[in-house]
Amino acid sequence: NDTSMQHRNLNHMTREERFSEAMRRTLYALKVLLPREGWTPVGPEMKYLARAIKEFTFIIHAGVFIPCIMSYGTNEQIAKWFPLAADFRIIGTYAQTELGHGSFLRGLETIATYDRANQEFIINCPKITAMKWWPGDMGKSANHVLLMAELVIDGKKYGMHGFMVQIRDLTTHEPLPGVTVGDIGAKLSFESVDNGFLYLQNVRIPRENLLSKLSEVHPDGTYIKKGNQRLMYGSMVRVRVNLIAHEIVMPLAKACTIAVRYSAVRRQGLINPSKEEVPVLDYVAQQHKLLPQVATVFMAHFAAKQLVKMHHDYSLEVEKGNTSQLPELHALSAGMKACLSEQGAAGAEIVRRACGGHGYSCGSGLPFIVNRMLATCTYEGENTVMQLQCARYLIKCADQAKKDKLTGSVWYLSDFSNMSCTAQTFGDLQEPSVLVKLHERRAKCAVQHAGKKMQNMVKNGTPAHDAWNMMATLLINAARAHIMQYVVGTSVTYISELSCSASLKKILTQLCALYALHNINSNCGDFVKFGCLTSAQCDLAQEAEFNLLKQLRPDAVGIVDSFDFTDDILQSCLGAYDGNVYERLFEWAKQAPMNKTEVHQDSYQYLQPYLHEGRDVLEGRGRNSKL
Ligand SMILES: CCCCCCCCCC/C=C\CCCCC/C=C/C(=O)SCCNC(=O)CCNC(=O)[C@H](O)C(C)(C)COP(=O)(O)OP(=O)(O)OC[C@H]1O[C@@H](n2cnc3c(N)ncnc32)[C@H](O)[C@@H]1OP(=O)(O)O
Ligand SMILES: Cc1cc2nc3c(=O)[nH]c(=O)nc-3n(C[C@H](O)[C@H](O)[C@H](O)COP(=O)(O)OP(=O)(O)OC[C@H]3O[C@@H](n4cnc5c(N)ncnc54)[C@H](O)[C@@H]3O)c2cc1C
Repeated sequence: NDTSMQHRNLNHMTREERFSEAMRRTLYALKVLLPREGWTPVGPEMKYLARAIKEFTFIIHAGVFIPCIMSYGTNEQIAKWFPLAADFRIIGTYAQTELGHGSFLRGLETIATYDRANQEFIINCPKITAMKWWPGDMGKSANHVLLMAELVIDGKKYGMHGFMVQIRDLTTHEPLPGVTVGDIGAKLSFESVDNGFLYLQNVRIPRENLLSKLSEVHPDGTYIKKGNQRLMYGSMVRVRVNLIAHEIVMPLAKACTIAVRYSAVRRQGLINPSKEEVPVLDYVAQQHKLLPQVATVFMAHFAAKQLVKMHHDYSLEVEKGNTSQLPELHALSAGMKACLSEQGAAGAEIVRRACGGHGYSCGSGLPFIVNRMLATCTYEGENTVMQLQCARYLIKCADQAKKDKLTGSVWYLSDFSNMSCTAQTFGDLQEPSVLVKLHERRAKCAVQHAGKKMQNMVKNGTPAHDAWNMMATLLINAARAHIMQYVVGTSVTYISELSCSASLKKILTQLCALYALHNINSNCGDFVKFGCLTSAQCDLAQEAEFNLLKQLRPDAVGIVDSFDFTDDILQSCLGAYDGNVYERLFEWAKQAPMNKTEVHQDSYQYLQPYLHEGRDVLEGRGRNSKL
């Protein structure tokens, strides 16, 4: 109810207005509304803030820069920089991606050369492709960057390391000497975020600014490794784990709230010619578009909770020096981020499109969500690259499964029990245990299929790297199958262990079955090809899905209401709680800047001569028509 927090209509603001309004609101929220003692920008409060603010600033500062200080800094460095960053007395970003490289980190070109005489690092972007490009909050907000650069000592390269680099004056906010920095311009979304470019030329930083938890450089230039260097990639794992809930589950939940509420209000056409127009939500085709996406919200939420727990447990182990869980966590987080962002972004577009013309209006609030979700398929690890990382781990595990009993998320690769499906009715296929087994079998077969294909190619003389490249599509499919079995399996377990009312558990079980069946029906080729289902059972799977749509239809609005988004955060004429769609759309349109005058003078000057000629002809004074 704090008017300082309420959103003005973002669509009727310029990009620069949105940039400064997001900063005002974010700082207001952090500085005024949150208890100052003890909170951190990566604490539990964030998920509540994220429900209250439509456009944040400082997501990278809070979601990446600060976690990196914790992950890569020594205790002294954390003690120095964390308090400043947590209180926004320094604003940072994570500067890794360059104009020429984003996915292939070993190709990054920014160099940090150690100057022994002065005990400093000299930072340089040797050519234009080395310029840092994309980091959020970097263009105009950040005064520090956590710069990922190639460490060079006496001409020898030591790989990518993290350096704290100040880029703007803390008094004037002007760029420091050797720093060229700015905004990269208009993007598909994130209008309020100043993704930036950063060109560094002979910028000197103290030796102490190398984040030295994992490695350090002594004053004489001696390089010391301290622990598993793979942890240098640890911040990306953490962000991939965190972003699922924040950037995939929550936006999809908002989109589903808007689309389901609108579909319950929008009447269009007849089902029974003798009856009145129906709410479009009564069309099974509409239910088939919307309800599986509602189910995805829940299943992705449950699976993300499990992944967050796994990351938390892993972090505790790393503190004890045990990094054995890292390979599985990397594979799972990379695969989950890629597959759920793919599903989520596609799902948001499906539900947007299900709202017809008004879904194409920014007044629906849906284009804002769809465009932002598209970014999740690219940032924090481009999806294809992440799926291949996941597949790399699966292929290794499949080989290991031939001799060892596997555990963890890949246990099913060493399950050689009979996994044939005996379902005779569509009810059998709504059973959670049957759905889990089907997904495990499909995933196991997909991984083995890709591995076998590559082995045969290598046996026939194809170099392993070429076999990998040629089978990439099968490997990506295997990664998707693995993640789907993980999401279905963890969701079934989570729901079964949930202490809640029987009626709620029934709905959640139905949603889980809908998610699994929608996935089966969308990929039935795999399920038949790998012998998981017969053609007749595929028909039953479709029947099972349609039956669940019918069962869930009466609760559809109640289910999305349970996401509990306020009208202010939805900013949607279609999804407002009162359902007054048409009055809201009309009011919203009238507020458009285009309508601040009845005649748009700038354009009228071009139209005027033609209009006056038309007037004269129609009033009998004008010359004959030119036609
Ligand atoms: C105040 C307001 C508050 C607002 C609210 C805050 C909310 C916060 C919550 C939301 C959080 C964030 C919001 C979204 C923000 C995101 C913004 C975007 C940021 C970015 O995009 S940062 C840049 C991201 N870039 C990447 O991800 C690059 C991807 N590329 C790579 O990771 C690597 O290049 C690679 C893995 C593709 C290849 O690396 P390479 O060294 O060549 O490795 P390989 O040869 O493939 O493999 C070598 C072995 O290393 C293993 N490996 C690889 N990566 C990892 C890893 N990350 N962890 C562990 N192990 C890894 C790999 O498996 C190989 O192992 P093996 O040899 O097989 O044993
Ligand atoms: C909104 C947004 C915010 C961002 N924020 C940040 C940030 O804060 N900090 C930061 O450092 N970066 C940030 N990034 C950059 C982001 O991390 C990179 O864009 C991302 O890692 C992809 O790298 P790239 O752009 O170089 O694409 P590329 O890697 O060049 O990918 C281009 C194409 O090549 C394909 N490809 C690449 N490698 C392979 C491979 N090995 N096998 C098969 N196909 C391959 C990809 O699948 C893709 O189709 C942001 C990007 C966006 C869009």
